[in-house]
Amino acid sequence: MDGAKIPVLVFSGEDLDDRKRGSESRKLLCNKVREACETHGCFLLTYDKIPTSLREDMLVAMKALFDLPEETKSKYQNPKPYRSYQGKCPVVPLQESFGIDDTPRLEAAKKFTHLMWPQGNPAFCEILHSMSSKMLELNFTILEMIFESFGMEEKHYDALVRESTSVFRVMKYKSPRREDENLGLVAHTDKNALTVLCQNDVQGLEVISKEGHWEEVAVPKDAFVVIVGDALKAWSNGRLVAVKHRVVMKGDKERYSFGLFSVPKEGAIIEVPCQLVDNEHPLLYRPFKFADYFSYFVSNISDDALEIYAGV
Ligand SMILES: O=C(O)CCC(=O)C(=O)O
Ligand SMILES: [Fe+2]
Repeated sequence: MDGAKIPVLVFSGEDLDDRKRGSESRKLLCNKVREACETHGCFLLTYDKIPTSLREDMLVAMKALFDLPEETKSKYQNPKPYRSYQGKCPVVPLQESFGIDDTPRLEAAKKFTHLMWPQGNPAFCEILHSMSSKMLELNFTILEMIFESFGMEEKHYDALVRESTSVFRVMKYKSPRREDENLGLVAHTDKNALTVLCQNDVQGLEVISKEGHWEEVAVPKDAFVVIVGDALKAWSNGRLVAVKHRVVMKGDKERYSFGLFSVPKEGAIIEVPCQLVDNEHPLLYRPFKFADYFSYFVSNISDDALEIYAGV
């Protein structure tokens, strides 16, 4: 199997300075982001505003979370899909995960921490809150760069940025006992707008190429992986690719990853801006409520859910 040629972009604090909006270097960077999302549906990113020490703290904190007794972890139940604690799921037996809503809001981070550590664990709460806040900010920054590159005015930011909330997912993958049981996470596209992921030094992420081959993504140490989801693909009239990805485990080390998913809020409508429709790009998706699409997906899990639900 070949490694994927996923672009590696570098954001320095300076490029992101608001005063740089409209500058040539900022335009170039926004175009690189858009091109990566058009060609690959994902990119790798080094970003100096999230300290390496915080990433390391997060990985240590997650290990402590997954080391809690099964009965404590199972207390985290959330009626929304893909949130509750999942372990020993027959479809993904190597994976354990939590999906926590709105952790950049301190109260939400506190509530989750209290459920897991009723005696208190302020250090965990602080790391969870701080990391997810920084990753949400990065997520929105990337979305804004994409809009800027398409020449969109700010009003188009509504459904994907202003009316957006977030889910922070933390994941642990066991090493496989047998080579034919090495699937860590089944192939899928993310349904939300944009995902920013981070992992320990155990590789395993794979993306599908345009030709339909699975390719390993070699994530450099300290890099983030940015993935386009269905909501952003639909908004862009199909110009950005919601890349299919999966996790395949090898070797004898455990893999830990965490991701910040920006999710359009209940009621937010995804609508293709008229600037993205022309003769070469006929309208592909009708306006739809993101929450309705998500419910549709959950009850009719299919690779073509977006096309079936919102395709014109
Ligand atoms: O663990 C990873 O690197 C990928 C996780 C993922 O794709 C997801 O949670 O949607
Ligand atoms: Fe994913």
